[in-house]
Amino acid sequence: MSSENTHDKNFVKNNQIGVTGRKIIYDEDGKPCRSCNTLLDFQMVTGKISSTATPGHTSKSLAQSNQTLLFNKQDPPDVEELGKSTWTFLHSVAAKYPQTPNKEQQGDMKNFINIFSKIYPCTWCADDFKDYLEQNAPKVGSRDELGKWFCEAHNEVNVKLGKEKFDCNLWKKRWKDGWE
Ligand SMILES: Cc1cc2nc3c(=O)[nH]c(=O)nc-3n(C[C@H](O)[C@H](O)[C@H](O)COP(=O)(O)OP(=O)(O)OC[C@H]3O[C@@H](n4cnc5c(N)ncnc54)[C@H](O)[C@@H]3O)c2cc1C
Repeated sequence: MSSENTHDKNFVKNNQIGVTGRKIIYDEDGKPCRSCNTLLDFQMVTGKISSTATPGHTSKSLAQSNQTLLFNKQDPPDVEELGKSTWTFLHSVAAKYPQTPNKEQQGDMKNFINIFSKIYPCTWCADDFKDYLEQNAPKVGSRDELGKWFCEAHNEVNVKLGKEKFDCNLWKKRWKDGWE
């Protein structure tokens, strides 16, 4: 099977095209990449939906015109929308972090978390997160360590907001592998 290297970690195989018209991207382990493909394309390539089941609303031109309308009407994010999007990003970063990161990758991740704590747009959330960092240095020695560290940081906020704690043994199912 031929593969084309599009990025050091991601690949397309035989220029396979998904139902949305985009190329299917694979991880280095040969599995379809969840965070690189749309949900529809991911479902198609993992056999959850047929490759011929192209819903009308996924056609490129309609999607583009809907997007234009949405762009015009969307408001800036509030603390909740910003938070949800940011946690999605942070947990997804952990899901793609190397299983055995080298020193440079570990240093980059520590720097990223440190800078993130200074620029997070909800300033009072950022202040609390900085305090959390001082008491709980980021664990960057492996993907699982980092994933659990972000999970615990997220739980700290959940508790502060009176929400349930997430079981951090399940972080990889939620943010990388899925539940099946
Ligand atoms: C660094 C940071 C600090 C924040 N501080 C504050 C704050 O001080 N005050 C405030 O009001 N809001 C804060 N927020 C926002 C807040 O955490 C939520 O994102 C927001 O309230 C929306 O909550 P939600 O119920 O939609 O789900 P979220 O808490 O955003 O979670 C999204 C999804 O993540 C999963 N999840 C939940 N907990 C965990 C976990 N521990 N590990 C892995 N996955 C999990 C669940 O599937 C959940 O549906 C902060 C956000 C960030 C990123």
